[in-house]
Amino acid sequence: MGIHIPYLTSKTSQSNVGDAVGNADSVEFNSEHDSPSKRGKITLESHEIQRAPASDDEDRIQIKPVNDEDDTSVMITFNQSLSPFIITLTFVASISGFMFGYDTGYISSALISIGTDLDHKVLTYGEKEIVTAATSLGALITSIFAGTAADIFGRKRCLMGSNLMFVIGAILQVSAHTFWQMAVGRLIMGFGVGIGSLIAPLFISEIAPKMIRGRLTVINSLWLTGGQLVAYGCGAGLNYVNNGWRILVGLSLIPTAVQFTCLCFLPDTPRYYVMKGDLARATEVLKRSYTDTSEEIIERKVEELVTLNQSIPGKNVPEKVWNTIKELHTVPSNLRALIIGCGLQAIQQFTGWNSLMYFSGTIFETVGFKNSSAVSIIVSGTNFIFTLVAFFSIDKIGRRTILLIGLPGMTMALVVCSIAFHFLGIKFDGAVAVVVSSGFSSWGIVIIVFIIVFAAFYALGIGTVPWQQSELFPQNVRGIGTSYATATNWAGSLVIASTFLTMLQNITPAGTFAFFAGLSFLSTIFCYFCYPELSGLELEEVQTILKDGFNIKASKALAKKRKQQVARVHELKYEPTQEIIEDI
Ligand SMILES: O[C@H]1[C@H](O)[C@@H](O)[C@H](O)[C@@H](O)[C@H]1O
Repeated sequence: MGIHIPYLTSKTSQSNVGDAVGNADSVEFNSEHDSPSKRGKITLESHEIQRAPASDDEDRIQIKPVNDEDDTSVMITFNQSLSPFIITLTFVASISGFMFGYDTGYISSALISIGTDLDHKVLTYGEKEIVTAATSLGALITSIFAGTAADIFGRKRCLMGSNLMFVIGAILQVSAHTFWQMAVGRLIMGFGVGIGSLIAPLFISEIAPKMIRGRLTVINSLWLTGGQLVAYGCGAGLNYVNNGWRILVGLSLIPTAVQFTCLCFLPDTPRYYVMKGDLARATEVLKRSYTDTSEEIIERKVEELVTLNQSIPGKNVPEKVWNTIKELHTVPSNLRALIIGCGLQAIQQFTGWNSLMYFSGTIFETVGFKNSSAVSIIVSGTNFIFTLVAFFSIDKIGRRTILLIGLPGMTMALVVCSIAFHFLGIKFDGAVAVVVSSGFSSWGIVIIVFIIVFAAFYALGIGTVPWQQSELFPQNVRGIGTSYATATNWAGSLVIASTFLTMLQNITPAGTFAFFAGLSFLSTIFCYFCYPELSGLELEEVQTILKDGFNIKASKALAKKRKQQVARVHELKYEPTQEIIEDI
């Protein structure tokens, strides 16, 4: 008896997502190797398992996919358990998240303890702004090119390149005695941050099993917010140590070195190897990732990736890059992916989180907390804890749902803060905020509580979900698409950081918070109409959803069915691959 590779046959049309989803109602398992009791049909719609005798020509395992391209992915999914190899790859890649958080986080403490260590004088306000913004600027510059670089050189090599920039940047800063050396060090470190912020989530989403892809990508965000928390913690501890800021910067070399060393022994993603035509390595990585899956299924998965890897035409790299950009803008599903990816990153920055973190120090001082580092720890601690909540809910509850819980929550918290600011009364003396009413203020407490509430809703939704951006784009435009989205994030961060104080001065804190509340409200509407539910979908299925609209309803139905399929199979303890192996 020959080996039969289970695969999916479908006549489902890709052109109509509604139909496609409708056709996915029925999931059939038929196999000549099955025992009669196992032959049958699972009807998901009725939530009942129906066992019908198989006819002679129903001689193979079939699972109807949602689109023609998706030949093997459903079957692969059923065998996708989390192997130690995938966990290792995820943790090593997400060290980039830690460095993103640590390097953007330590600067506020460093600027306090730097004193007169640079040029023998206290840094002016403008110089402090330049040192802070240099990292965002550096990140913005490299994020524009990192996606293309990831396709040309590989995800892994790009991460290793970012390690080198972290090292050069950190050494320049640690040894800095002039303002300009410090600023250049921060800029080069920013180059590394930009690359890491794009590549790490891309890497993770390409190696993750789809049912937990969201969760694994959130690990990067957890490391990021954890990195910010550690930076504030170390900053508070080193505040009064002589040259403490140099130690603070020097500490960033440890995670960089760990990541670089680990990457020397780890491979790139199977999708990258397929892009390069190295199918042997792609197969090898998939085998190590899915240890309980048969070789035949792995081979079909590689075939599937090859089919989906329609390479972009072009004689040389610039021509290919140009054609990729064209493809990104002219293919409707890509354009929608771009609108969602860039839209979510812009929302993340323009709803004011980062500036709020900065300003919270002043607010807390008004109610008696004198240590602004401690304040930052409380706020960034909330950010970290609720990223953890997102970790547990992103695949179960779904990305769309947590966004639609988070954004209205943020709107409400910002409205309350705006009202409280109005009654607290803050005036400006130059660039320094002065609270009119001194001493213990109940409005001050309201502001503190609602800043924490804001942080919680932010971290749960918009702080985390935009970094799932890689799943929006098909393989051939994924690098460049995620570049656009990441660059939007850094551009937003730069704009907000450099206009926040001016806003506070010109439209008052109450006005500024009301402005952010208005943007959060508009963002809720954007997400309601434009952000489909993508949890549990294959990376390639996302394009089917975005083909002829944002297809919110169809996406929700498909995500639900994917969950039911997996739940059914788990319930049945039906392991198609295992059976094939037993039958051989
Ligand atoms: O997702 C992260 C996270 O929310 C950080 O706390 C924030 O500082 C970054 O700007 C953002 O990209």
